[in-house]
Amino acid sequence: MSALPVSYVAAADARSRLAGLATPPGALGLLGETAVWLSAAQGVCPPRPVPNVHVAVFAGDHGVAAYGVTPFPSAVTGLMVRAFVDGTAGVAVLARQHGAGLRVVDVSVDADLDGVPAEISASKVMRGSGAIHLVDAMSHEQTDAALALGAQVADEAIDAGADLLIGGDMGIGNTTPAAALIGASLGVSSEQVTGRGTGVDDEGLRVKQRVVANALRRAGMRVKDPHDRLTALGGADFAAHAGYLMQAARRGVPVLLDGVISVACALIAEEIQPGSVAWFAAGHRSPEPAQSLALDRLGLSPLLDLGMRLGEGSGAVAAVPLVRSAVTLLTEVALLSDVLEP
Ligand SMILES: O=C(O)c1ccc[n+]([C@@H]2O[C@H](COP(=O)([O-])O)[C@@H](O)[C@H]2O)c1
Ligand SMILES: Cc1cc2nc[nH]c2cc1C
Repeated sequence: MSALPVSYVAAADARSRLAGLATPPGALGLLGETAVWLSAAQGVCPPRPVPNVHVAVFAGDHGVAAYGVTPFPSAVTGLMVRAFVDGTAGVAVLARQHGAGLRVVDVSVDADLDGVPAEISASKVMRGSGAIHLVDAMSHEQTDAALALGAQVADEAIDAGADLLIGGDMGIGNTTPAAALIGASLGVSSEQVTGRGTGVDDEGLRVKQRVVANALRRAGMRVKDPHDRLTALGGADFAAHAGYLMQAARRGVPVLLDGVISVACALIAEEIQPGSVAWFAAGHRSPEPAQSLALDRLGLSPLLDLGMRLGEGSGAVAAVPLVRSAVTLLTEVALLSDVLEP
């Protein structure tokens, strides 16, 4: 399967309309570029509004969390799943404000999620993924099952009418596999890709850098293949997230990327399925250094840079009003020719 091509005709129309607006050239900055991107994705200029935004949060635990890479215990992952369901987690609040649909998927949470609707865990791939500096995150079969689960989640959202998808993440410890995946994808060192995540102190950062370095060393040359990389260094939640992104690109639905986990998955998606990145825009910049490195590699500029490091898809949801402004601007701003010769 491959990514659908975006419409270069619609992109060219949008670029020419943007250049003809009653604004100085380039004055709309990234808002203008976002309108061109959406035109290319939708195959129409000006782009249609995006009323039906859908967020899927892929939740999973990571064995590495027990090795000093995060200040929080893995039990928080399952507790936060409840907060997504209750509508009180950060992304749930933002999604409600902006009229986005929200779904949480238990891909690989350690805990039994008593008291949450059974469908959230119905397709669970595994309990927590392996501690990546010691063992593979999962088996190839689990990677395949998770990729398929993510594709199914995208299909269900698209079949229900979603016109813009967002992938979110919840998983204590998951900034460690995200850093390892991006380090392996880009061939850069653990020092360059490792950040503080939820807020490790200096000693925690050193531990985390060592864990990422050991994971990269352990996986060795296998990381050259993106599927093997997910299996060795990622986790079932990452594979599901990557499968979701790839399916969006196959179905031709645009995606707003979030923080370091989402962008790590986007790198993998583009490698497994070249052309996917044309369907992606970057919602925000995370303070995690790996996210900026990965965005550079993908050629994406983030809409927001607020220092947000919540994950959950929250940075992307915060950028939804800007995507909507981009549509409205390219649709409603007058053409300079009409202003000069009324
Ligand atoms: O999105 C990001 O860039 C981001 C940066 C730092 C932390 N997070 C969130 O915090 C959790 C992982 O942080 P940590 O320190 O446990 O690896 C996970 O649930 C993420 O959603 C997310
Ligand atoms: C409370 C909490 C909420 C989160 N949301 C995403 N990652 C998180 C990590 C913690 C610790």
